[in-house]
Amino acid sequence: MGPAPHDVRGRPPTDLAEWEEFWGIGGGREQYINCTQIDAFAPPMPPRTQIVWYKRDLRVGDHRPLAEAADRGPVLPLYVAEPSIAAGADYHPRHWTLIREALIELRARLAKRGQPLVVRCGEMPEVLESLRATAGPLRLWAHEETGNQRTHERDQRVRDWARAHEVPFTEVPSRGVVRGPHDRDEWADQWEASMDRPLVHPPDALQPVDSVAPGPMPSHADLGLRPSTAALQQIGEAEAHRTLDSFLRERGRSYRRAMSRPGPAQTECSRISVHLAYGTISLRRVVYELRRRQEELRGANGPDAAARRKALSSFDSRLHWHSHFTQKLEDAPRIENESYIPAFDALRADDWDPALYDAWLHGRTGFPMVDACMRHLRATGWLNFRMRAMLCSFAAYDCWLDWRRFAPTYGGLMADYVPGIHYPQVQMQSGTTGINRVRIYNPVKQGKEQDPDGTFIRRWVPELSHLDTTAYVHAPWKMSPIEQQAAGCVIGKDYPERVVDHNDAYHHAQDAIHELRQRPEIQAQADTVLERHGSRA
Ligand SMILES: Cc1cc2nc3c(=O)[nH]c(=O)nc-3n(C[C@H](O)[C@H](O)[C@H](O)COP(=O)(O)OP(=O)(O)OC[C@H]3O[C@@H](n4cnc5c(N)ncnc54)[C@H](O)[C@@H]3O)c2cc1C
Repeated sequence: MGPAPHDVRGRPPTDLAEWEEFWGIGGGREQYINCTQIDAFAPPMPPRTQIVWYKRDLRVGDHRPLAEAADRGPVLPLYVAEPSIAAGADYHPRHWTLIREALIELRARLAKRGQPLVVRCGEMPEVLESLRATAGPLRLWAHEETGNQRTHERDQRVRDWARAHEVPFTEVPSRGVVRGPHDRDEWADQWEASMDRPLVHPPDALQPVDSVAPGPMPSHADLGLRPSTAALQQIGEAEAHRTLDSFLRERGRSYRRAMSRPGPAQTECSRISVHLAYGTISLRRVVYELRRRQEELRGANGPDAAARRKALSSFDSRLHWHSHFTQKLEDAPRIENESYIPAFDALRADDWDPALYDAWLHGRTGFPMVDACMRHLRATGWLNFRMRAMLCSFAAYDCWLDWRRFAPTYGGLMADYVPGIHYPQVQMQSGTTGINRVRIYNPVKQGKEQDPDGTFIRRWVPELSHLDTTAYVHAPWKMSPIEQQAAGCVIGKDYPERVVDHNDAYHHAQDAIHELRQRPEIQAQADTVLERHGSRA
């Protein structure tokens, strides 16, 4: 048992007021405090109901707020389905399908420990207000969330409510993201340190709060959403562990080769993103399991072990990227709505073409690889990295659409939507960061390289499934009228004409962005972006 905590008085706090002062309550966001120190002796304070506010952390394992709460008194684990958040342009019915599935499992896991998950549909401060009436004095715990503007503002409202009602509220850092002022040069070391800290065991038992009913699980309609029809990945804590384990031990040997190909990537990539997005597994747990596997493979000989070591090293980098990108939005929430370099907002501001947007969004551009990828994303909620980048490039460069207008809907299609990854990535693939190489994907070249025999395209663009000549699958407009008739695929009738000329669009985009980036004032701003957000690797 460690030494008892002492405040400036040189003795342990003795009453509620002194404890709250010791905890730093009332001064805005609290610092996380090591509870084993506090528990070194019994605090003489009335028991509070410990609310664990679940957001994107739908698990019991490696969940510090849950463990801290369980150490202190009766626990009320809470999820609030908020119509105001679900009304956002980036919130898709598929997100609620997944969250709901994860909540059902979480409720059962918590019930086994003595207190089921309490679920409410409503707005967070009002739900807290009604719980205060039934559950008595409260203490609130949550993980820090780097969300979109809506969740950011909601979090602020909850902090204000907690302060106004003297409800202690502790937000615990998560995903290796650092909140508040910090030195970018030290970020990577801080990330390693946070991943290295021991995992948190789930509490064996929870002291229940009998006065509060668990409540029904809200439906899509309760949130103002239509049901989702997408064929989504399964989600839940058990499934997260199964997915990770099968990637580390069975799948994933060809990860590096297959990750760019939309077909093979479906099984060769880890597919852990949806679990990280909703926190059915913690990033720390993924890193922990990865390191264990790397250790096992360290001494192993043979080509299989060598290939796996390489694959896991690439996976390792991507787990860093998860936090690296999220950190950008954490440090500059404005980049959800504004280009890193604001002057880039003017580039496409007046050029929104609704017909081009519609063609892109529904996979009817006349470019088979673009259409196949978009249709696949719409149907399943998942796409590999390169093809997400290509779709974004097509919208931003070929269709010259303003990323600020398509990014929310595009994010909504992704089952694993994480604002902290999504917005920085969209800006990177739209050429508005000022620091990254402008990469304009050629959709035909991508098709030939990443789907050489056209299997993926034929699967997702059935209009082209009867074409015997693979070259035509990638560029059906090359068929003569007679060949089109013979193949039952007349361009402009059975399959769309190309909505843009890629070469013209490429030169237009290159010139416009190059002209802007050459300006000295833009270069000075780019230096600032690099200093603030750039990787030090
Ligand atoms: C325009 C665009 C938008 C994107 N939006 C999202 C998003 O909303 N949510 C999301 O999780 N990923 C997003 N990505 C990144 C990437 O496409 C997905 O993380 C990946 O395809 C998920 O599949 P996986 O888990 O099998 O990936 P793996 O290749 O197995 O990677 C493992 C994990 O590493 C992280 N990761 C991988 N690539 C990246 C990357 N480039 N940047 C940051 N983290 C990465 C993810 O957490 C991923 O789950 C986006 C990429 C682009 C180009």
